[in-house]
Amino acid sequence: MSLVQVDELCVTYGATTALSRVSLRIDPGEIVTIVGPNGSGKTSLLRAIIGAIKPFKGQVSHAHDLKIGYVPQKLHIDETLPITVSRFLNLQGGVTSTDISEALTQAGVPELEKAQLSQLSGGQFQRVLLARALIAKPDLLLLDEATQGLDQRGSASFYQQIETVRNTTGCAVLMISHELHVVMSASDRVICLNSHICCEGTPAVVASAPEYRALFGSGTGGALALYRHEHDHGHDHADHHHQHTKVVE
Ligand SMILES: Nc1ncnc2c1ncn2[C@@H]1O[C@H](COP(=O)(O)OP(=O)(O)OP(=O)(O)O)[C@@H](O)[C@H]1O
Repeated sequence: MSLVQVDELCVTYGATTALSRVSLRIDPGEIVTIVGPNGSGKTSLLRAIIGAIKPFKGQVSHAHDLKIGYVPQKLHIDETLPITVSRFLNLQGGVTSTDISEALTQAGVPELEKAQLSQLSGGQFQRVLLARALIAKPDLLLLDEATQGLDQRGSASFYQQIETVRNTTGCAVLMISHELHVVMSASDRVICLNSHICCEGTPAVVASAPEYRALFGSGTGGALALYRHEHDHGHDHADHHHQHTKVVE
């Protein structure tokens, strides 16, 4: 049974067609990445999946009692507001301190519980947002360009953490990224979107597909090279390898 099934989805804004006949499914425990140029409908797809926008045509169905955790691109907080990470994670109330430390551990930052939110680095802050999404123990984690503003090492290490989260909690992950070369080693499946689905498959298949290359240019050869490089060396020291791997983009 799929967690999410999207059938022939069309989304329009006035005369603009954002999504045209998009069909896909997300199964339990898989990591699916959506890549696509600006304006290709990636955010519209996520918003249709969480029910924030109504399809013009087609439909989105969820598994019964599906719990979704959402990690936004960014969250603007008032820097002058003195608030600790654990208080931030319990803003809505009803969250136990065990829930908080478990979520922070899953997000890879158990030491940040008492830290001031305004003093976190970009990468630490994104992990706190990840912890916030994990508190409800979601079946599906949605990430919308969650590493914007991080450098390539920061993004790579964040996506590695996502893979760890999937491995420890068993949740499925659907994420949007511009950076196929960074996310691909953490993805089981990649869907390339340009209003419609251009191509999909394993990261290696998508990176070498002519449809993908037509959208992202010939520099994507570097994506494939990096993907192979990482897989040759396993995931344990990906940070280290990212430092030494030249990405041709
Ligand atoms: N609220 C809206 N009103 C009108 N048009 C919209 C609205 N939201 C999105 N669009 C249009 O729909 C198309 C798809 O936008 P969407 O934000 O889904 O793409 P995206 O792939 O997420 O883009 P980006 O990578 O730039 O974030 C674009 O042409 C955009 O201008």
